[in-house]
Amino acid sequence: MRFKPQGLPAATRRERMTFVLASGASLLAGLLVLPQAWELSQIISRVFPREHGVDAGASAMAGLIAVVAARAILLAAAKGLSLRFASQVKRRMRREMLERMTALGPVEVRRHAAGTWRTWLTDGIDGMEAYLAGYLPQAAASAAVPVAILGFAAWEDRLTALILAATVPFMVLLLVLVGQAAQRATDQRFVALERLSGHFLDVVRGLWTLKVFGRSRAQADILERVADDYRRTTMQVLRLAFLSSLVTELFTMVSIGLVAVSLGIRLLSGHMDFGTALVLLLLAPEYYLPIRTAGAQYHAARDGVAMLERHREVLETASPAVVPQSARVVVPDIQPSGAVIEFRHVTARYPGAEVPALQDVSFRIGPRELVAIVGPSGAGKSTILAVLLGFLRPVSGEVLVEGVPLDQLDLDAFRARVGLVAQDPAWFHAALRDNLTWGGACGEAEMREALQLSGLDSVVSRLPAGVDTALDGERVQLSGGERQRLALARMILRRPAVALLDEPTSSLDLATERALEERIVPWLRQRTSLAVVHRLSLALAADRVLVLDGGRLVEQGPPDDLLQARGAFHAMVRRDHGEEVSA
Ligand SMILES: Nc1ncnc2c1ncn2[C@@H]1O[C@H](COP(=O)(O)OP(=O)(O)OP(=O)(O)O)[C@@H](O)[C@H]1O
Repeated sequence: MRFKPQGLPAATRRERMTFVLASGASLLAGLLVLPQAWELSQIISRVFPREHGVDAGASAMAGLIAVVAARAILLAAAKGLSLRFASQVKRRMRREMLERMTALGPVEVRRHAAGTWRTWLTDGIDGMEAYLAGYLPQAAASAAVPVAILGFAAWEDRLTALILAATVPFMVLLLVLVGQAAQRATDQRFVALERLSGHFLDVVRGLWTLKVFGRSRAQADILERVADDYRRTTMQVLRLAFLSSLVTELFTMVSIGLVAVSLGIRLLSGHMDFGTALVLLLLAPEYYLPIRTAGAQYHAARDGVAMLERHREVLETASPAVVPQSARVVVPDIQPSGAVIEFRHVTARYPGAEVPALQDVSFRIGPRELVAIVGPSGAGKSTILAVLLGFLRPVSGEVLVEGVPLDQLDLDAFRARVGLVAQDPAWFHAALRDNLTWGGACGEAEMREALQLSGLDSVVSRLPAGVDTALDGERVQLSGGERQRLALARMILRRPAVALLDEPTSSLDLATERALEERIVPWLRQRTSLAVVHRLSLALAADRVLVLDGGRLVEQGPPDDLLQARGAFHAMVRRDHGEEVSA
């Protein structure tokens, strides 16, 4: 069997303590089966031969009641403690996985489907209950009780001990064979569950695209196939579970039958007394019980082991994000007017990617400076933001904020001074106000200014309860452009020293975009602002432009200088304006 207490996922002292108590209670309850069988056999052997009379069994009866009561208490305690142990471990595992997810950052987390994370953090960890509360705390009892019974049998009657000892290896062998097949099947089932959850969430999210591209039927077919995989593997696991139950039940019956026949023959021939025969017969089923229980729990417990492996893998995944190099990190002294940010020969590669997304990129931005990053799709523009936020660690070169390398910087303190408008801004099923302030306090004048600057005011005026309208996804849904304005307003309310924008106006019509830029550019110029843009009007209004191509910085300078130089930027502007004219 694979599950041994050394695979114990207990990490804290409290968990170990609960586990030891649970195992101890279940071991004691298991061992008490010996006195229980003894007292019972005493009662029966004294009461039935009439010559002893009923009274002769009274003390044995009191003993039996005491033992049964003690066993019941111990079993209840073992159950309670085991459940407590399971909930302690599950709670810690969930916390560790969530903390690790945060430490790994968005670059690594996106390598798995969102649904897969959901499965791990909910059903996966919950599914460990059978392993943590059922399997592990009973492991000690499962090993010790048969040994104790075997020892007792050897003391009382060698032949019974021999039968008991000889049958177990066959039973264990059969269980191991079935168990190995079950291990494969349960692992496949766990992978099928991960795929099913991942796919399902992807389909829900991508329903629009799938419908328009006529792929919804095809995706439904894929989902059906994945669901069918899950059903098939589950049935396989269940078949194996039934098979192993059948094997153990049959084997137990035959073995107990053997013991009974050998005892009966000797009892009849007068070679054994009734009491000894009875106690051995009572103990025989208890001898096989832990092995049968272990076999029955194996399949449920295997899911727990699969989850334990995922948990370990996640905790051991090397983070692509910046990891602080020493315990003492520097809290940056960032003024409201911005920070000096410097990229020195930065080369960065995504995990698993062969080509670097950024190659030897160097630039410097200061306070009260608006810098635009332009370049073709896939040039590495968003990667600059990911590197600056510490989500992707450069393979060479360094990034400095106020002269401090990122890996020596208190990243949380730095990020607290950063405002971000992401490509696909996040929003939550909550009131618009909470989506803007994250539940924090905010004055009405401040709110009005942010709404006006971002252009969200025209949206808010149409909402039934204004800024207090709930974005519930049913009655009120924001369009892509409205979500971008929400993200802008959220950033403005944060009053960041460093503003990072990733295509902040890509979903807006040209007139709204121009009007917004006129309002927002002066605000951006009051701090350090770095804006990734596709449409070039914001780049033309910026102090400087960085032109990226294929991960390399091919040009940088004030837009007018770049236009005069007639290089890559000039070509882009010409193309852009041509498109506008023809549009
Ligand atoms: N998480 C990721 N894992 C692996 N490769 C990635 C990841 N994100 C981006 N890339 C790759 O890195 C390169 C640069 O991507 P990036 O998102 O920085 O481009 P971009 O210039 O912002 O593009 P766009 O204008 O289309 O948003 C691309 O080749 C892209 O395929």
